[in-house]
Amino acid sequence: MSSVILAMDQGTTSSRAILFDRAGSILGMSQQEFTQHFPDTDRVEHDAEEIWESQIGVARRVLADHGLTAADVAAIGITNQRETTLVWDRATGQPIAPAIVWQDRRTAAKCEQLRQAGHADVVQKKTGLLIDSYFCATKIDWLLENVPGARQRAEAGELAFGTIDSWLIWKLTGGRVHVTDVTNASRTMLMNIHTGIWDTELLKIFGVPTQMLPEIRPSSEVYGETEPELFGAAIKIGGAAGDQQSALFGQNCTQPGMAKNTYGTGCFALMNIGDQPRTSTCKLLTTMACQFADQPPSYALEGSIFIAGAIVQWLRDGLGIIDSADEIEALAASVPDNGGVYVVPALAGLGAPHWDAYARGTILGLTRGTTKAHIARAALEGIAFQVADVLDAMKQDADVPIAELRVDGGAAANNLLMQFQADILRVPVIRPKVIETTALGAAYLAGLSSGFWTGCDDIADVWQTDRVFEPTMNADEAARLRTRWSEALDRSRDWEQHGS
Ligand SMILES: Nc1ncnc2c1ncn2[C@@H]1O[C@H](COP(=O)(O)OP(=O)(O)O)[C@@H](O)[C@H]1O
Ligand SMILES: O=P(O)(O)OC[C@H](O)CO
Repeated sequence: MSSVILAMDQGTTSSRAILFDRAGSILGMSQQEFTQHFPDTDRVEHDAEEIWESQIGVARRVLADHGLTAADVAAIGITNQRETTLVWDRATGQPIAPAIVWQDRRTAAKCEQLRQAGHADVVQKKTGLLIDSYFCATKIDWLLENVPGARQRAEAGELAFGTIDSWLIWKLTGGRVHVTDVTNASRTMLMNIHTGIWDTELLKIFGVPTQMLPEIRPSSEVYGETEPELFGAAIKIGGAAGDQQSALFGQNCTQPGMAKNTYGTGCFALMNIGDQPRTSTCKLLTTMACQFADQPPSYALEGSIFIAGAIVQWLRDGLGIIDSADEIEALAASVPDNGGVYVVPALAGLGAPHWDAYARGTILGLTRGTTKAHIARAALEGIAFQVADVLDAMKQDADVPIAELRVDGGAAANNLLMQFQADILRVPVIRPKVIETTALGAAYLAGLSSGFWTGCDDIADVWQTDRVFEPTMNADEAARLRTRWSEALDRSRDWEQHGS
């Protein structure tokens, strides 16, 4: 009998393969970083073949390391960096160009034109998204415009578009299956989130031929089987979801009002809002949550923050005041408070809910008494303040209180950051035992469709608390700090000269 689920977690900087047993515990993990290409200041690209090689490599390695074969794997679940856009030739399987990564801003001017042409409202109503180069639509258009002959070939049905889930499923099935799951489709800016299908009006606005699109499927469903030679025998592919929606599910946030925040390079806060999409009035995104076959869709509000753990990397690599990310906690804890210092981590502008591409990183309140410890502490606080701003917007949009925040991601290991987050949010912050919730979500999706787990009750038992951070700071002090943060944020805004 199969004993494990194999989760493939294809992230922005690395590919990981994680084995989960029936108790939802991690049996083993293999990880490989891959190359980031920055061909220009506003461009970020990945080599799709390198993504594939690294992903299949870690999957094979983790099985071999544990003496397991294909017969031991009940199903594969896929979770992926979202929005990263790839177009390949259906006949040869060759990408026509490098994948354009979600962080790539080459289509910013095109997005500005589309907003000026008055498309913002219809796009937000249909997709829940704000027109931005973050999403796939303008990236596909860019490829069709800039790769010679691509538009004609796409119109002739010779080319396929996919996000990374589609690409991996295509490769795993030897080019037999061209699908995407609904959570990934909801990040393309081409799917109508009310109907769950590609939208003709949007395809026209963005100039994307329907012939190149994958079929949209639920997140938990058997899409097909792997080519036998990849693992020695075929394995079912039992589900896929974008990494943030996968983490929402992995955190068991299955009821409206339940929210999670992932503290990685950036932060992605998502809140389940149930079966009705809501258009945000606070500049949040409305997105699809994981969907099961034969069940109605459910939705989430999302706030994407571009720089979070990355500010810690900058303190390490840019300023050299720490040698490794985990050193920041002890340094920050060596002072009792921020000493009046505020760090606004707007190194790449501000994402939700402020959306200011021209904001820049700012350090305020320096005195002769300021030390690197104050800056370290203020940097961690800057992460938490941004998350609090997003959660305030969520409460307002969804009109429900947030009872607790579930957390994951690399920087969630930082106890000082988690305590400060609870203090300023005024709600408990809960860190689960399995911090790899993104992969766990994908494992759940595949485990449920393949019968490895029988129902959501099984998986509710799997989720367990590691630590709860209760708010302990006095409420007046928390309010005072947030007011000062807002003032610091105002000073960071609109700094970069427009057009530069
Ligand atoms: N103890 C820590 N305190 C604060 N930040 C940390 C800590 N450990 C890791 N980080 C930050 O977390 C990020 C890595 O988290 P991870 O979830 O692996 O990110 P991603 O999936 O975006 O690559 C890095 O930006 C790193 O600086
Ligand atoms: O790969 P990550 O963890 O940085 O996540 C990237 C997000 O999916 C982008 O929307």
